[in-house]
Amino acid sequence: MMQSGLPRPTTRDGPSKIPPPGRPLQSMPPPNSTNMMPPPPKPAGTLRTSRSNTNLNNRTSLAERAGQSGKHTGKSIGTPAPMGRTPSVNRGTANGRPLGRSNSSLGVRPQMTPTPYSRPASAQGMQDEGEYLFPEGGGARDSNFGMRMKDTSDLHSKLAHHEAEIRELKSMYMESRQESSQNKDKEIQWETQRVTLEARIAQLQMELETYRKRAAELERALEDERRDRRSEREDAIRKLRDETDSMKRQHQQQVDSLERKWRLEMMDEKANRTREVQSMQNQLAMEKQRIEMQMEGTGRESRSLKMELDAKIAELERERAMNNTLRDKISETDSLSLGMESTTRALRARIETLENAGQSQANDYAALERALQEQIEKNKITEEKLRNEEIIRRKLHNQVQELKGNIRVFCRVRPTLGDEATHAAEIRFPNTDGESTEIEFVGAADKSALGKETVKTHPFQFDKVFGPAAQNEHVFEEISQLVQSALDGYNVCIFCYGQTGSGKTHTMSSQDGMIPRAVHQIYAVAQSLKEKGWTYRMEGNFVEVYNENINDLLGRVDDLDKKKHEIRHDPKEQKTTITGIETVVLENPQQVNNILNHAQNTRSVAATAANERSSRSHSVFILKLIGTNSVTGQRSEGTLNLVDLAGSERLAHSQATGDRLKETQSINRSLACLGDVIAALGSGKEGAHIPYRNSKLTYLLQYSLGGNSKCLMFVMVSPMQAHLSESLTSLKFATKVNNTTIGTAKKVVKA
Ligand SMILES: Nc1ncnc2c1ncn2[C@@H]1O[C@H](COP(=O)(O)OP(=O)(O)OP(=O)(O)O)[C@@H](O)[C@H]1O
Repeated sequence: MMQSGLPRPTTRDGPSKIPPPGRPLQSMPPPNSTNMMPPPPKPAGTLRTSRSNTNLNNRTSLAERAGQSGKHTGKSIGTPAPMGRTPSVNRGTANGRPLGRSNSSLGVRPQMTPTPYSRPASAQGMQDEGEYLFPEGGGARDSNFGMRMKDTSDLHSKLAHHEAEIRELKSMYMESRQESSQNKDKEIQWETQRVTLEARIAQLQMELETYRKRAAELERALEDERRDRRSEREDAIRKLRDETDSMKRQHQQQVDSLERKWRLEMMDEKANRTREVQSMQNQLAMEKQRIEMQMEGTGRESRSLKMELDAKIAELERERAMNNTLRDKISETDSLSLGMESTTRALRARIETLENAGQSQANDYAALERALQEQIEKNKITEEKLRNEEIIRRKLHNQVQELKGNIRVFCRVRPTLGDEATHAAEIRFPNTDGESTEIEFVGAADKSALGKETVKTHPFQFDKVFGPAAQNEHVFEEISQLVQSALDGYNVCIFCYGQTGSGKTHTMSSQDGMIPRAVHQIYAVAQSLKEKGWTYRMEGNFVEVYNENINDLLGRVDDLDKKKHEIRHDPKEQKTTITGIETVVLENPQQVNNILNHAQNTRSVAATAANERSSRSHSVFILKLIGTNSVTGQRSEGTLNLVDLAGSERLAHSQATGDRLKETQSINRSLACLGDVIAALGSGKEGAHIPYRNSKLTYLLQYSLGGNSKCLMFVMVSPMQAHLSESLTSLKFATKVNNTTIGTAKKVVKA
């Protein structure tokens, strides 16, 4: 049978005070006043058995252990002694069955092995921190803190011991239950003990709970305290750091000031040393100078003595040389005087010769001067002759022009362009061997009633006929005589007449047309006439006549068809002016290209898609040539008019309507007026009315058409079969003009 014992309350004055004999006591925390429990009521008759005594002894031993351990409070914390004997639930059975109920049925924790209790790490840490922050201890706060620490550790040790006691009681209880099963009689007693024990356990658990709460409170307080300590410590560290920094700064300042001071001292020292060295150098230099001067004085003395000696020697030498020279000179002078006498004689002879030559040269000069005067006289006569010849040339030139007719007509057939060749009309040039003056258009074949086929030809004759191969260069050769007439002071008019596309603009104002070529020739001739005393001023105008209005092609584009220009005639001076137009003084022949480009640009801006402006208006390039002769005082004013007429399509053929019809009517009217004027001029009647006023064009050209002018008309012909009808009309008109003889032209020359 196993020993078992009943637990007893751990009161000081209870039976638990009696220690069991021969049983070692283990450390137990002493019960304090709070966990004092009244002794449980003693169950009657149950404690008399030896086993009961043993149990009682065991209990006493437990109480004593608790009392002993109380003496070691705070020293055995964390190492609670193991229980003296671990009660086993399997130790004994009354009737082969396990004794008592299971632990769980009693509400006791099933863990039977006591767990060693350790003080919380936080409590240990606080102690360490306290030692670190307050190594010397002391102060009311520190003592409070220590007390609290002590209380905490006491509580923890008490808790540990209570837990151990509870575990032991539970174990004893279990043993008791086992034993009670063996003894039914003891059951009541055991039951009573059990109740008592359970009450005790409950009480102890309550105490335990109270301790736990207290321990938690204390831990919280400790945690607060630790936080406060930490912040104090951080403050202290910060303060220490600030102090250290400030000390460092002070130290640095001291170091800096010491360094500055040391540097200044060093600099002073260095300056003193430099001064000393300088003064020593000066002394040295002075000493050196003094020694050098002494040496120099000595050297100078010896040098002057040597120089004196040398001078004496040189003087001696010189005197010796002089004696020799004098001796030589005396002999030389003797021979020279002999030579001079002979030279004087020769010179006298030469002077006589030169005097004779000068006389003959003077005679020559006089003869030359006479010859020069004779030559100048001859030159004057020659120049006079030249001028007279120039006058004669002009007269002859004019007579030639008059003989040729003051109005001449040239015909020009343009070449076929691109694929036009296949649709060309048949044109013949019968007399190409000599002067080409004839042209023949072959018409369509006609069948007579008898079936005979006849081909009608249309022959024409003009002053000159240019075939398709003729270039502008060849054409200009023929008209350059008229340009010369303009320079000689005549009014000249060159027209280009023909249907649209027949080559009028190509002939007149293309890059190598009549206008640029005429200007170049005028410049060249004016240049050559300079030696005959003539200087020329050239003024250019470029206008168009469109719908019987005058437009300035050298003016602003915006003014076209808006600005009104009037034609003014001065009958006395036989001069024509147009109001409000630009006049360009041509300084060089290149300027003419600018004029042509400007006019071309103005006309293309004014053109519309349906209306090619250049075809629908007459353009007139007017070049005034004012010449003065500085020798003879003569003055001449000629005007060269280069006129590109509008297309001469017949109204019916053009099928024009609206504005185009108006344009065409206007063009035809003005061309008809031109024909009328030429016809009237050709009638030869003195004082006959010439209808210049009937159109703007004829009115503008009044002084260039008529007795005082020379006129050339180009009739331009298209080579196309389709244009045959128009071509014939143009050629017929030109023939009429060609048959007209205008009276003798008079040049405008004023004395
Ligand atoms: N002799 C020629 N050699 C080569 N091409 C020519 C010749 N004559 C005229 N042409 C060409 O024929 C075309 C028509 O000529 P141009 O414009 O001079 O005719 P136009 O009679 O002035 O016409 P418009 O009345 O419309 O102004 C142009 O392309 C031009 O270069």
